[in-house]
Amino acid sequence: MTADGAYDVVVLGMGPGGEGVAGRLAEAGLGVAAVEAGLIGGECAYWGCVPSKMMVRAAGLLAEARRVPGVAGSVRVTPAWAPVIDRITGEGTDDWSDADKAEHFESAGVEVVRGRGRITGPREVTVNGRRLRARRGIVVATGTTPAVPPIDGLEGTPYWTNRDAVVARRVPESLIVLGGGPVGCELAQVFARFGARVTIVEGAGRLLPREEPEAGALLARVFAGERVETRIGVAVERVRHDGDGFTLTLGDGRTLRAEHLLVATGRDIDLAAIGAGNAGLDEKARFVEVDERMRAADGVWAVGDVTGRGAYTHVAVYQGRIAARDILGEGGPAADYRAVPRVTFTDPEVGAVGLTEREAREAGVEVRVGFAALGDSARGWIHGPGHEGLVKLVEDARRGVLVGATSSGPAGGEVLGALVVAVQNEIPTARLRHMMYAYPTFHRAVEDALETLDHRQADINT
Ligand SMILES: Cc1cc2nc3c(=O)[nH]c(=O)nc-3n(C[C@H](O)[C@H](O)[C@H](O)COP(=O)(O)OP(=O)(O)OC[C@H]3O[C@@H](n4cnc5c(N)ncnc54)[C@H](O)[C@@H]3O)c2cc1C
Ligand SMILES: NC(=O)c1ccc[n+]([C@@H]2O[C@H](COP(=O)([O-])OP(=O)(O)OC[C@H]3O[C@@H](n4cnc5c(N)ncnc54)[C@H](O)[C@@H]3O)[C@@H](O)[C@H]2O)c1
Repeated sequence: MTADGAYDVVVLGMGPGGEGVAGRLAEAGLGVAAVEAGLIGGECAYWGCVPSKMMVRAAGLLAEARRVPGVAGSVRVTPAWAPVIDRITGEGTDDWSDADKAEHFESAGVEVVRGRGRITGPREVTVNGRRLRARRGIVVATGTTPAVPPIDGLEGTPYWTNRDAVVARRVPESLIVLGGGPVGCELAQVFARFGARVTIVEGAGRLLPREEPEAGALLARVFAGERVETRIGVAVERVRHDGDGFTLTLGDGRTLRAEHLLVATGRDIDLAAIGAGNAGLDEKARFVEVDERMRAADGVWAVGDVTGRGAYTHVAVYQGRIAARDILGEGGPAADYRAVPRVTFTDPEVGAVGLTEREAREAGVEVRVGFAALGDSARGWIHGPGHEGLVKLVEDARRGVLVGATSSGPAGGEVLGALVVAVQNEIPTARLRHMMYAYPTFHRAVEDALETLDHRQADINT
């Protein structure tokens, strides 16, 4: 706190976005109050990335063990859920305690204020009746909450969101997953690999509808092989819960029944609840609109999911660094979203960067696509079971640079790294062609896909 009883900056919300800003500003000597209603670390650390990826890792080990027959002998696989939850509870989340993080921030000079904050005026946040004034301004980093669709009968039933799924003490016998986005796909595969009978119901025309159609089709194929049922392009009209389980009535008149229902249909942001209007922001907007320095209004910056520029931890952290630099008057590069990477941690992983083919066409780009199936590559063939995957490249043919790419496979997220560098730095595809790709890696499929750039015209309606 400064001498006049005010802070320099009040950070509202301490997920990955808020944490980064608060830490950097305190390190630079500013007086920072960090307001957190839940746990420092936010959704990612306690109910999102970290626990879900621990589940994914465990499920992946089971899947690999099941691939041993025919390749390396035999193993007996007996899944057990207890070690997964024990690891999440202990190593993963410290039993959902952020005491260490709070201590870390306090010792770095940040004042941690517990409670739900509300913006009550320009440069003012009120928490439990206490008014915190911010001389330079407020950083809004309040993230999202699970979106629950208004389906007849759903409200009031004991459905799960991601928050319940990552604390489940046992694997249900059967599970319906509503929503085939990243949360739905990752968790559906996890629970199926641990023995649940899983059905995904996705309203749009394919799984992962924001990604390339080939990626969604690939996942649907792999899921079918793992006995994960997918109902695509179908609406849910009614939900009933009778004590033993859920019954869903679908738009086509069929019914589905399962012990549990996981709602994974996206995320909500409630700007009115944080008093955004009192800082000059539009409370009815879907997101907080920010410029390339994360400025939202006079004395207001926003970072992370709340800005709607990609609900990923790395986006929140990236924006947090830019906001901190701006507040400190340090300048530096502005935000650039041409190469936002995203990875869905299914098996195969689905990594993607930049524009999809359809997005590029809609943006008026003269598109050429390149494509390679991982199974056809030397490494895919050597790898054997579990080699499903693909590389798809989207080239701006006029400029001869990639504007988007998808890499799916056992290491799809890792292979993506090279493609992110290419898209971000507009490396000419001619140069990408004239370089070496180690044999026999999965990333050699990028070279194969580059070779098809001239020849293949994908059907954008696939
Ligand atoms: C199941 C799941 C898996 C995910 N996996 C990945 C992944 O693998 N990789 C990836 O990059 N992203 C992943 N994400 C997305 C990632 O979790 C988010 O993008 C990230 O947490 C956003 O950070 P944030 O700081 O914007 O918000 P959050 O993490 O949501 O943090 C916001 C914080 O603000 C606090 N808050 C809200 N309102 C107030 C208030 N009024 N007063 C005080 N505090 C308040 C909240 O309590 C919370 O702690 C996943 C998400 C989910 C749900
Ligand atoms: N690996 C990762 O980086 C990772 C993992 C999980 C989540 N996330 C982030 O978290 C955010 C939330 O993930 P998500 O999967 O919940 O949201 P999402 O918006 O990406 O996907 C939700 C899905 O639910 C479908 N849907 C919506 N309403 C429906 C309904 N009534 N019936 C059937 N289907 C319906 C949508 O068509 C969509 O496919 C995402 O934006 C993602 O960026 C990232």
